[in-house]
Amino acid sequence: MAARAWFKPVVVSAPSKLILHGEHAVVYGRTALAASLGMRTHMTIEALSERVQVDFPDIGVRKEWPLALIRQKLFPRRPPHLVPGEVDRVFTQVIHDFLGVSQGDLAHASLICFFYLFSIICDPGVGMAIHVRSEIPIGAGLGSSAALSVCLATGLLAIQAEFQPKGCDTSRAAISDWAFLSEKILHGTPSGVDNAISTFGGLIRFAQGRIEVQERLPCLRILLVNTQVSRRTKDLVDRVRVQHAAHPRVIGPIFDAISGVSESALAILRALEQDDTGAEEHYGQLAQLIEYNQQLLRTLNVSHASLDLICAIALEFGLQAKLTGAGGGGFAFVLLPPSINEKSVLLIRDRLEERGFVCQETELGVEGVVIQPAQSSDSFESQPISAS
Ligand SMILES: Nc1ncnc2c1ncn2[C@@H]1O[C@H](COP(=O)(O)OP(=O)(O)OP(=O)(O)O)[C@@H](O)[C@H]1O
Ligand SMILES: C[C@@](O)(CCO)CC(=O)[O-]
Ligand SMILES: [Mg+2]
Repeated sequence: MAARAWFKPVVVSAPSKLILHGEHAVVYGRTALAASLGMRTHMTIEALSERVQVDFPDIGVRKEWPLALIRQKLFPRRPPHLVPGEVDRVFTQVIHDFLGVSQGDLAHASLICFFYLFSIICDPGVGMAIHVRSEIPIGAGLGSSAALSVCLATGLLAIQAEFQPKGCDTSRAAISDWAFLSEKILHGTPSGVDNAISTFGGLIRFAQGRIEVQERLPCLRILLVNTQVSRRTKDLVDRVRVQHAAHPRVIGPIFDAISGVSESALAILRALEQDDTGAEEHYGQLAQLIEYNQQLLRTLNVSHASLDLICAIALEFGLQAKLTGAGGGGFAFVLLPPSINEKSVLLIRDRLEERGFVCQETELGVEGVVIQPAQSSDSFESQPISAS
């Protein structure tokens, strides 16, 4: 079948995420509570005659291939199933060979995700120039890989839907499933919480692949603290897996306790949202849960000296902090109760920044993935994405 030629430019953005509670335990089916964050990844895809050009400046990748070569080398080897499922490792090896890179090459992991999704979703292939730029720190626990995966899935599905309006599911549920496939290529065994929150936005309760979007989110104020220590999510997930395999009867109950923290925190957030008369007491309970969870994560050996120091500095101000995401460095967050005065916030920020950490406040519970009107095309209209 001949390759397709032209489509309207697609502009997509997807948010970062903050795991309030449940990281690691969620990989083993326990409950996580996650909110979307104000920093976003932006992607544009434009039609390009007979070529595929990929520009990922954040990781220093800019390359171009003839579409005919991709169709000849990759398309005959792609997995038969046209719905997202398990990663076909034979096909990822085919893509590695095509790109001439080794399996562990991190800079190329994003390219593998792109070609995997492109080969399956864009049938029978279309020339395109894809450009991705992110406000999200990469490899720091705020879901940069999920935002990339969600943008790729959304953009490629939107293009395919132009050619094949019936039979191409562009709902949020489908986007999250395709992005989950991409996350599996990057991580091995992700839980799916990161792609779910980046797709749906807001606040979600997530367990065993089930996404419960919470209709209302109380206005939580948190201080994000970047340790500036880089780490790879996959390595930390592997570290926990080794411990779980060695001591399932010890590590399993830690996962249960973390799950209990997520459920209790959600109950408190719901109570806060409905009635803020008992706000002080509720914030006290939320702070206690953050402390418990940080201790549990420390027991799982995913904290780091920098994260422990942030928690200690927060405690000097009577505040609680915990790591967020995979840990091992990356980000922590400090809960700022409504009773705190601005002078104390400035003081804690100064103390943290003196030690080399970078602090910021950003919005929580922002909109999930959006397809925006393309600036370069007058004819492109904003497209709503349905929930399921
Ligand atoms: N803007 C981007 N451009 C290209 N690739 C990206 C971009 N953002 C993320 N990636 C890919 O995601 C990888 C980082 O994923 P990783 O899961 O380790 O960190 P994270 O998603 O930032 O943190 P976490 O999963 O703990 O929330 C990078 O090595 C790169 O392959
Ligand atoms: C560490 C982890 O629980 C969260 C990473 O953001 C991994 C996952 O859920 O896939
Ligand atoms: Mg990630």
